[in-house]
Amino acid sequence: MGGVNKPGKKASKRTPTRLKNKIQKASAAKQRKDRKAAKKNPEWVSKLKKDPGIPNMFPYKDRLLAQIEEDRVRRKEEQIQRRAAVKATKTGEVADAQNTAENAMEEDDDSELNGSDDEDMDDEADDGANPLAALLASARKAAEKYERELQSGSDMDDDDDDESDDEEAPMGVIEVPGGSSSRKAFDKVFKQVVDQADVILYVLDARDPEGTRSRDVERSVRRAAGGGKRLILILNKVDLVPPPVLHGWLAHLRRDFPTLPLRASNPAPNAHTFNHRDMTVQSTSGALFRALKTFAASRNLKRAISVGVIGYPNVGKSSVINSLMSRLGGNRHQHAACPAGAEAGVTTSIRAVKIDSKLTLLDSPGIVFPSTVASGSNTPTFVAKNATEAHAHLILMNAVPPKQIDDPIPAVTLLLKRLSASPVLVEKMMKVYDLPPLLLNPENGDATMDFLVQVARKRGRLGRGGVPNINAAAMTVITDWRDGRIQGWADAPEPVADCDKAGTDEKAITTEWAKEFKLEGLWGDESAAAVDDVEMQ
Ligand SMILES: Nc1nc2c(ncn2[C@@H]2O[C@H](COP(=O)(O)OP(=O)(O)OP(=O)(O)O)[C@@H](O)[C@H]2O)c(=O)[nH]1
Repeated sequence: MGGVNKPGKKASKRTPTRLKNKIQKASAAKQRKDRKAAKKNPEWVSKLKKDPGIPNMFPYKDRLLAQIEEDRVRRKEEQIQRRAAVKATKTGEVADAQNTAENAMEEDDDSELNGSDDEDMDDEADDGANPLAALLASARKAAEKYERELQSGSDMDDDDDDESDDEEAPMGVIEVPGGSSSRKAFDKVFKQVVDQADVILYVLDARDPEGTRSRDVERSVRRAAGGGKRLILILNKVDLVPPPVLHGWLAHLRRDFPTLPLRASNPAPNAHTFNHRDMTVQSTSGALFRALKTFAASRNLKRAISVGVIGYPNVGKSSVINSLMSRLGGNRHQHAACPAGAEAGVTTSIRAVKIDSKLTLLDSPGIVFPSTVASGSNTPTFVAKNATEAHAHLILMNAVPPKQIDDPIPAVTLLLKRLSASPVLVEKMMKVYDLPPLLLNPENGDATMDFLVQVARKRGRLGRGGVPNINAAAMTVITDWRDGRIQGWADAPEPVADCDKAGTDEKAITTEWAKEFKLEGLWGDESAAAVDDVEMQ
């Protein structure tokens, strides 16, 4: 190459040794580099099972997995039937369709065992060689057991000795985030709070009071201790709903139980709040505190009255306790207040705090878990169509800690679906992200991806090369929903329509109990009538 040929002599076609060595060296270096990259590259992991996104804390994860698996098998069978039908139509051998389907199924099984099907990793191989088959079998068993328990309604009450006591088993339909052990722990705290308390504050989220309420819980409290316990509904986070909505709910709930509006804590930064005249954290918690003191004084017992707080995850139970404790003045700092947090599942154990000789506060709230299961005795406001929607519902109820949300997208779909019932709320949500109007399809929520791509761009949730990170955008939306930056609420049922539904029992309860707490004249009616509908932010 670089040599100088003698005049008249042809240049050699032989590759010079120097170039040969250079090529060999480059090739070896490339191979080394590829080997190194292959070691680092986790592509081989992608053959592993994709987690369907159900948190370990979720109750009956097994049951959901079994449902998912059933869906998968059904879908696969349908696909095979379809393929067979197409094949049969093409060849005109309709009679052979069945055989073709069977063959296709066998082929499919083979390909899965060979690892050629990424999506469906586990197959219910009869040979037992596949460990996932055993897992599925156990999931099915667990699901069947759950169904049986559901029928008998005995699963929440069985942590102690009274399994046979049907009266005391109202919680059979309540689903609890957490495996069976954590569920038992939560149930135990809940039961302790109800057992020990004379007065139970049942905290509801003002944005969706019926959605965060369980009639079974109310019945069980009313029945407990021969009807000697008192239950007050606390309508918390009133700052997140407009005054007319609050007014409607107060009127509605008071048909069943005495109800007090509350702002237990200040809103999260940038939350959209409404100005309810005189309803500050200080004043509302002061009213509640005075009501409890009045009740304690009226009972004139030798012992102190115990006050317990119960409610769904994230409705503000710990904040209610903290707001009451903050009234202890000097004593407050002697007690580490209840941990409160935007994430669900912050509270786990029980503690009693003496406020004075007449009043004790149980500072560990009892968590009531939302149900997505339709049942005779408990009528949830939302019945999920499938496991994905059930999980999405729990996410929107803030019952799933963010770290355990594997797939936030269905929750955004559900949120858009719900908000789409009110064009005003959709418009407000679009303003939060400064997005142009979005065409929502209330039927299938197929605007989700469009919406999330836009949110990702606006909020800088972008991956490599500026690709919108849809999951991160969805988590942003869920957090904004939880913290009240996205507005949304349920309206109270029309007063005229079910005005007479409250039985005489309920009316008597509300009147009598309200007297004991001297609730007449406290907020609600007058202030709600006089509130100015001014949005603060
Ligand atoms: N805007 C507003 N936010 C509130 C109010 N009360 C509580 N919050 C917020 O709601 C979130 C949940 O409050 P917590 O008191 O931890 O709720 P919890 O029911 O004890 O939650 P768990 O322990 O998960 O069951 C927190 O971010 C609070 O700041 C309120 O009156 N208004």
